[in-house]
Amino acid sequence: MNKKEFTITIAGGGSTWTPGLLKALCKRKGTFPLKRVVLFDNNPERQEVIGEFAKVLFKEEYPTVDFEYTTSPEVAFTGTDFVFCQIRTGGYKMRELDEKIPLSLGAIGQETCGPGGFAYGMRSIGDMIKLIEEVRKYAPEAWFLNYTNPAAIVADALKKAFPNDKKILNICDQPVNLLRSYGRLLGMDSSEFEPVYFGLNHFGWFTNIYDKNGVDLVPKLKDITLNSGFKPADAEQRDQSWLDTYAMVRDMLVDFPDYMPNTYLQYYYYPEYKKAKLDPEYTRANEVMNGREKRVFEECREIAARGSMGESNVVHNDAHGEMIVEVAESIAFNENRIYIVIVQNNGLISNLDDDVMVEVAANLGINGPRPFGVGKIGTFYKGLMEQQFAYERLTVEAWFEGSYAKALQALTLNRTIVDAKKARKILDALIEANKEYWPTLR
Ligand SMILES: NC(=O)c1ccc[n+]([C@@H]2O[C@H](COP(=O)([O-])OP(=O)(O)OC[C@H]3O[C@@H](n4cnc5c(N)ncnc54)[C@H](O)[C@@H]3O)[C@@H](O)[C@H]2O)c1
Ligand SMILES: O=P(O)(O)OC[C@H]1O[C@H](O[C@H]2[C@H](O)[C@@H](O)[C@@H](O)O[C@@H]2CO)[C@H](O)[C@@H](O)[C@@H]1O
Ligand SMILES: [Mn+2]
Repeated sequence: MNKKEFTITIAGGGSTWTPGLLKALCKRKGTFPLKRVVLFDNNPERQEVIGEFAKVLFKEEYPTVDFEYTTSPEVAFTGTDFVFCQIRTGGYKMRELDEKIPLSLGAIGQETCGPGGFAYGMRSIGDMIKLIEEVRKYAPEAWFLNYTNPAAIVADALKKAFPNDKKILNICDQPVNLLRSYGRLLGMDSSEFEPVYFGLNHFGWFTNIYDKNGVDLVPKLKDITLNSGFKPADAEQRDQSWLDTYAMVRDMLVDFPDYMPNTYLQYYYYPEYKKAKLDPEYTRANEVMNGREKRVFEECREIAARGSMGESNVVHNDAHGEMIVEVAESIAFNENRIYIVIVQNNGLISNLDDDVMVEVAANLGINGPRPFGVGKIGTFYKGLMEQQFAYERLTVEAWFEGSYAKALQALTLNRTIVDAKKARKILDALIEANKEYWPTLR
């Protein structure tokens, strides 16, 4: 029997990640057959460049796909089976401010952590809610796979706005990327690993990673990391700032040797040290605008003008695109593969509140995630997670209630700030910079 053919819509079609994602869709045509692919974006110029590239890609690699790009929600979402969501409200220009404003006031400047993540979250929530309302108007049954950041805050806000929607799944690629990195260090295929993981998004730990014979690989990974350091699976393609980030895994293991940490924990364990290492005049946003964004758009323009793919270096498969497509495939065909996803706790971590949005491993099938329980976690991890989740929840409440008081509480609780006077200064500066995007805080 022929497999069903699916329709995919990519919201944020003009994203720098879209070419890699489209390439992954082409690569998996044998296992995940597609009828139609649509790009949707609210920036027509940006999307046109990627859309014209996609026409060439599909003509060469997947000619049976009916492809189009649009700014119309009706065209984008009617009849779709999966929405892959990767929007960035405010673009890289606002990411740059998220990173630079806190740094100028003595705190970490980062896309998803600390005050930068707070500012980005306060911009993302409104657009995400509007987008899902549009999706549900035209595609009530579609799966909505979200990886728009900051995923922790977005996930909590979406749970509040759409409490009964069982087809919204929030997911991050960093755990998969770490698993691939472990695979490279061990000389093994990471797709065979069975991970045990707990935490919040960009704030978690691998406690065990079993191979197919049930052997836990974490002790060996710790040894290798402590003796020889740590680097990403795709180290050759990484900018220096990411290599520095991965190298910090060794420092984290020296101080807290229980588990393999998510790279983002470096900002919370070492806020002073990391702040001193970041250049307030040239942050990751500058590196991306001058690097990935430039390369992707230049190459897409060249391919569209030439009308053929040729030798394409930039538009390659990466962990990110492949993971999203494999996740959709696992849902579509009820394959129940294991992914690390963001879900409501509901007892998974037994000594944490039920309504915390945690990140844990789950089987992923046609009815969504069936997450694995983790049991009781240690006091250090519980303390860190509760403080961080309180910050995330207060951020969401600040947005819904337009509350300055809650915003100030959120930033004061964040480990990258701590001091309430510093939190107030940063908040006031971020309010000024985000006038166009945030609700009014009173
Ligand atoms: N969770 C993860 O693991 C993960 C990994 C990679 C990227 N991301 C996220 O994916 C998103 C895209 O990242 P990027 O670096 O490619 O950014 P980008 O700015 O290149 O792409 C975002 C696109 O979204 C569009 N957009 C913005 N608001 C929109 C709206 N309301 N409706 C429709 N389109 C809209 C923009 O015009 C832009 O083309 C970001 O949120 C990023 O944080 C998440
Ligand atoms: O600074 P950026 O824009 O390069 O990346 C920010 C994102 O970083 C993580 O994603 C990694 C991903 O894990 C890896 O597989 C590969 O595709 O690169 C990405 C970026 O380096 C993170 O998980 C995302 O949430 C961030 O948006
Ligand atoms: Mn992520």
